[in-house]
Amino acid sequence: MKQEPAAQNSPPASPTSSQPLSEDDDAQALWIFGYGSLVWRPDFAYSDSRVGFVRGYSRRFWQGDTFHRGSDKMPGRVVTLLEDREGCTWGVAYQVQGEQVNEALKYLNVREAVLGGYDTKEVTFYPQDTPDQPLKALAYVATPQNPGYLGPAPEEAIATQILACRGFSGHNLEYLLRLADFMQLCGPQAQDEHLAAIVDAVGTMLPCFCPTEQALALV
Ligand SMILES: N[C@@H](CCC(=O)N[C@@H](CS)C(=O)NCC(=O)O)C(=O)O
Repeated sequence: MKQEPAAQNSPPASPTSSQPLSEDDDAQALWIFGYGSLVWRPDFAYSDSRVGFVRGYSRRFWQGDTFHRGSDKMPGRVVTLLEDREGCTWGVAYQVQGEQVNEALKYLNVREAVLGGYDTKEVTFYPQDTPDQPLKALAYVATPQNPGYLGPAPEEAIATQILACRGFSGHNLEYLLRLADFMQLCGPQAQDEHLAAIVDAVGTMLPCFCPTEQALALV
């Protein structure tokens, strides 16, 4: 896998990273770990960000989504974290400080919890550049107890569902490909076999599913 220059590994520029912060902003500081749509569309103001990983979890397209990338009739599939002692999931941690903390939590509560069925969980995040200096971070995880949870399915079936679904945030295929693109930028040390198998299955099915120009119009 092509190693991108470090500069290209950085996630989207913070919309307000130059925002002056008061001296007590350190007192209120929080890291938020994103491993799905949050890696390319955080949509909240943050002060810093790091590419890195969490250990003990694997990412799985096992959460149904009837708002952002699907509908009630055709729920899409988005990712959650599965506890897995051998697992490692790459993503982006965003630091929010001062007023950013409440603003981010209020926004994510609606986007992730109310609309997405996710709960919050504390995880240990290892920055790619300083894995010996791990950070405590908040992650949004969809557990099997939430009503939208779909659970495991063959990667080919997940690919078929992703190809067929779209919601208010766009096509489910865009969600898959943007996440795959992020993982490509993380470099050869970042592997996600589940994600790669779904992307491969989509690539096999896409020509049969619709002609190229229609496929490009999906994303
Ligand atoms: N919690 C994960 C997954 C988040 C996620 O993908 N949530 C969906 C809610 S169902 C979302 O926000 N989708 C917005 C989009 O698809 O653009 C993360 O940290 O990235």
